[in-house]
Order: sequence, then C-alpha cells, then structure tokens
Amino acid sequence: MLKEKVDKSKQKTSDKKEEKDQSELILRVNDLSIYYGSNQAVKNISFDIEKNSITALIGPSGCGKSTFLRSVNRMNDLIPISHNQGEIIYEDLNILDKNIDVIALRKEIGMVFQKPNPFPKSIYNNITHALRFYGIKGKKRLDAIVEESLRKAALWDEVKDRLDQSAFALSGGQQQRLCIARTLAMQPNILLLDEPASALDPVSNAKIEELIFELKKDYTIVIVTHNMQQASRVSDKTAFFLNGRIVEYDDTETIFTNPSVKETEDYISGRFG
Ligand SMILES: Nc1ncnc2c1ncn2[C@@H]1O[C@H](COP(=O)(O)OP(=O)(O)OP(=O)(O)O)[C@@H](O)[C@H]1O
Repeated sequence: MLKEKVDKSKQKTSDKKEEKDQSELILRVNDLSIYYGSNQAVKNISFDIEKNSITALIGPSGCGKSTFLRSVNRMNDLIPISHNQGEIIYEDLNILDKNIDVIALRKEIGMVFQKPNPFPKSIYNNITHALRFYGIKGKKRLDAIVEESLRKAALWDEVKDRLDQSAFALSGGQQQRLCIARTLAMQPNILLLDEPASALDPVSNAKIEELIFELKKDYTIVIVTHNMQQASRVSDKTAFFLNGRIVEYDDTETIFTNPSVKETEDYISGRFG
C-alpha cells in the first residue's frame, strides 16, 4: 500500500545482487541525522536491520535511541522543531521522503511506548478503533481480528470473558499487552518497542519479554531497552548508541561477550550510564 503512494520509478535499482541482499533486509539506515532545532540528537548513523530479527538499541539516557526509533514511523513529525537528513530505506522507499503516506506507513510500522496508553474505551474497542478508521467492518470479521490479536499478545485467556469492560480495569502489564495487541491488529511488518516493559512489575516484564520472543517469528522487532539482561536474552543484534552515534553494532552475543569498543564494554558492565 505504501508503495502505491510514491513515484516508484525513481526508487528502483537495476542491480540484481543488490536486490537479493536487500530482500533479506527490511530497513537500511543511511547517514541519518536528526535534530531538535540546532541540537543534533542523532549523528550520521548507518546500519541495516534484518527481516524477522530482534534488534536491541542500548545506551545511556539521552543518546538518541528513542529519537531514532520514532523516526522509523515518522512520530518525530509531531515535534515541530525536529528535522532530519539522510535516509531510512524500507521496501525500496525512503521513509523520510515527504511524499510518503504517513498513515499507511504507521499501519505497516507500529509502535508501542514505555507507558501503556490504552484508549478510554472497552478492551474490544481498543482493538477495533483503528481497524474501523481503516475501513475494516463487519462484526464477524472484527471479532476474529480481536481474538487473533489478543491471542498473539498472550492476553486472550485473561480477557475473553470481559471484552466489553474498560481497558482501564486491566493491570499495567495487561494494558501493555493490549497496546501490543492493538498494534498487531493492524498486521504490521515492523514493531517498534520503546522500553515496553520498563514501567511494569517483574512478572509482567517477564511476560512481555516472552511475548517479544514469540512475535519474532512473524515480525521484525526493534526495541529500546535499558535492561541489559533483557537485551542479551531476546535480541539477535544490538546497537550501542552513545552521544547520538552508533559506537558498535553487532550480533548480540558478540556485543555482550566480546565487544570491540571499550565504551561498549564499560556500558554493558555497568561502569557508566
Ligand atoms: N521532544 C524533544 N524536543 C527537544 N529535544 C528532545 C526531544 N526529545 C528528545 N530530545 C533531545 O534529544 C536527545 C536524545 O534524546 P532521546 O530521548 O532520543 O534519548 P534516549 O537515548 O532515548 O534517552 P532515554 O534512554 O532517557 O529515553 C536528548 O538531548 C534530548 O534532550
């Protein structure tokens, strides 16, 4: 759908090998810089994200992780002083291109925030709200999507008998799984998770972590986390951000057992940040 909205001819590449390589990648970040006014929060970062992988973004507070994450589904557009340079290539299109249909983009690239933010509606309507906005109708169809998304978010068994109750009657952990279900209902390709478990109790935290691992089969996940154990347990790749730059990006196992940069080692061993 997103592809229909821009001039495809400009974006095509004729290089077959490159096409093959790209088919295994879902995002390619090229020389991306993001500013708030004159403050450069993200500085010339370049890296690739593979399909159906979990990528953890780690680094001390204020180093640009959330700013980068928000740029992937254009949430930074909501901050008037924010502007950027460079590219984030998704399906041969530059997400940052002004001609991109941002509504369609956010359907394909969903985001879940640190604090659960359900709508002041029933559990059922939390899931169907956006579906109706996108023209998906019919009780049978909506019922099926509600059940499927709640099952995927490991919440169905806990709420199936009270779908008409307010989402606010759920615990924080359940509310966060509802927010994940709401995002999954849109059938996204990529899930952006900004510290999705950090505001939750340890049991809910563990449930979300288990869920993230499960979801990897069907989605590409990019997660910002301050929890080093969590990053090392769930992710395939880890990017270490420092002062707006990616200092090291590698397989998670390498980052956590044999990092090549001293700052990475200092950070993951708790010596700063
Ligand atoms: N809405 C905003 N307006 C202006 N500056 C912002 C805004 N959001 C973030 N910044 C600035 O951008 C820089 C990077 O912030 P960002 O929130 O991306 O870091 P972070 O690594 O995600 O931090 P944390 O781990 O604490 O969430 C910081 O200097 C921050 O002050």
